[in-house]
Amino acid sequence: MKAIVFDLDGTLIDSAPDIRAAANRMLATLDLEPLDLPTITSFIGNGLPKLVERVMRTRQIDMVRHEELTQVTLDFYNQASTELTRPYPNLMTVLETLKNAGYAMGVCTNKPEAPARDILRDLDMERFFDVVIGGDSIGVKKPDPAPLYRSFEDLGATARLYVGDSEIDAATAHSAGIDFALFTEGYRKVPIEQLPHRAKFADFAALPGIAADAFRVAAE
Ligand SMILES: O=C(O)COP(=O)(O)O
Ligand SMILES: [Mg+2]
Repeated sequence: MKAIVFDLDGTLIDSAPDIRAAANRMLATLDLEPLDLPTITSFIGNGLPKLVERVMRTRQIDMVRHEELTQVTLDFYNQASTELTRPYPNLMTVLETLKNAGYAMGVCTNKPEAPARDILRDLDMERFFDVVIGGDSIGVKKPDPAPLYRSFEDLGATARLYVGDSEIDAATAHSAGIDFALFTEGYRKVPIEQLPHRAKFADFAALPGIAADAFRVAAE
């Protein structure tokens, strides 16, 4: 089975505005000033607990409150995770194309699994993905390769391609020894050249060609 696994935040969806709203609602409960979108976006990638820790540092909040404030932020996020969140251009038609081409597809994200599944359902993407592994699903997060291995294993993959937007995704794929396609329009913090990748694309319309090429080479 040829399988493609996707990262979620900054890859399938531009989710930073709703993550920002949840973090700012948490700050508002403490009468603290909100953070702007670029700042919040730069905090995305290592999962929600890490994002909340980074937010707390900007406002000198005592880390003894980390667990509590992570839960507060998650509660706000669960209430409104698709108000402002949108799929990237051309994604939906390309997912349809890939599904029809017979690829098995899954999601491997550091976002907690419950909101990840809510978002996929709300944006009518759930039907494309047979597997969803979140940051809290198996006890470890990317860049540990275990969630990625598990995603492909659960899909019954014999040939594998991972698609993501960040240095964390590139590092995960690299240490897992899995081909990586970099979506360049997400939340990456370092130049493209610094990230190991087999292919890169700025428009999802390019992905079916990249996948066909990656799996053809793998089969040779
Ligand atoms: O939740 C995060 O921090 C990042 O999520 P991602 O792995 O889907 O990019
Ligand atoms: Mg991402």
